[in-house]
Amino acid sequence: MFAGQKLLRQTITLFAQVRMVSSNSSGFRVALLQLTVTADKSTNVANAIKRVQQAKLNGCTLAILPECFNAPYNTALFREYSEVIPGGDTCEALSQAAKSNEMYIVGGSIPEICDDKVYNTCTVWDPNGNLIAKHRKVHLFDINIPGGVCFKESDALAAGNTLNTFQLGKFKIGLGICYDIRFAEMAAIYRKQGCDMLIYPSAFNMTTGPLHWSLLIRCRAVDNQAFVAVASPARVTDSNYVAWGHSMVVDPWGKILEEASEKDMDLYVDLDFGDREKMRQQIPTENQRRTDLYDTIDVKNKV
Ligand SMILES: NC(=O)CC(=O)C(=O)O
Repeated sequence: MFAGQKLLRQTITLFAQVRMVSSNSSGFRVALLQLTVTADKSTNVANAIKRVQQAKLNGCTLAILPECFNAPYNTALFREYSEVIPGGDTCEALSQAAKSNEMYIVGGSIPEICDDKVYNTCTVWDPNGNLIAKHRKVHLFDINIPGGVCFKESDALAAGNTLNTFQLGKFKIGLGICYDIRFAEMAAIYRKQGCDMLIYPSAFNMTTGPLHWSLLIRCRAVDNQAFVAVASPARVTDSNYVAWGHSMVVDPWGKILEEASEKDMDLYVDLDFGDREKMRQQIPTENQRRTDLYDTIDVKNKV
């Protein structure tokens, strides 16, 4: 075979693979990987890659990892565990895993170092192993409950300054990280930008988890008539920051499609976006805003 023919065949094969996972149908299967995060970065990354492979074997197109999946969620340790994006070891492993499994990966979040500042950053990889989106946590998580959870991300991290989306086939997906979910305006902007789904790698705790976790996830789904997927680390009771677990996928009606327990486990969930369109027609809130009575978000200035 001539070199030119070989190249053409490789290009066609590659195109077919990407089309297959991008899918033209009304949905895809998503995996939420609720991993146990340890103090050992290479163990965490190796575990994540193994779980991505399992998700592939279970027919998933997209795998979502939790917030801070490669390092303990600890303000004192972010800088020590940080790496450059792209190019660091974690990104290399995620890129390879996306390529070898021909999957999209929302790489939870990792501590990122850039110009001596540290960010809490989510990366998104396409089935060719390309970095197609990057979201730096926009709202930093500060909580001070006397005698309870005290955590101040704003002392250790710099905040991101952009909202970020990516395209999975014909579906548009908006990105946030954990605390970002509390800010309804951000999700509303994504809705106005045409997002069908919102994804938040997260790590709520034993105070906010029981009261706010499913409430916020379901609210963002109903407010925006969009699917919402939120992946948490598994609960480790003797760690510095005890994660709530309960990774979850909610549909545009606010119905919980699947919810994990607090344990180390994965969810595989089929999403049918045809239902989202039906719901948007049945309850047309988007066209019924009373802009004569209240201000709405000026999306043009925020994109
Ligand atoms: N981890 C977070 O950013 C947020 C959180 O735990 C909460 O809002 O509760």
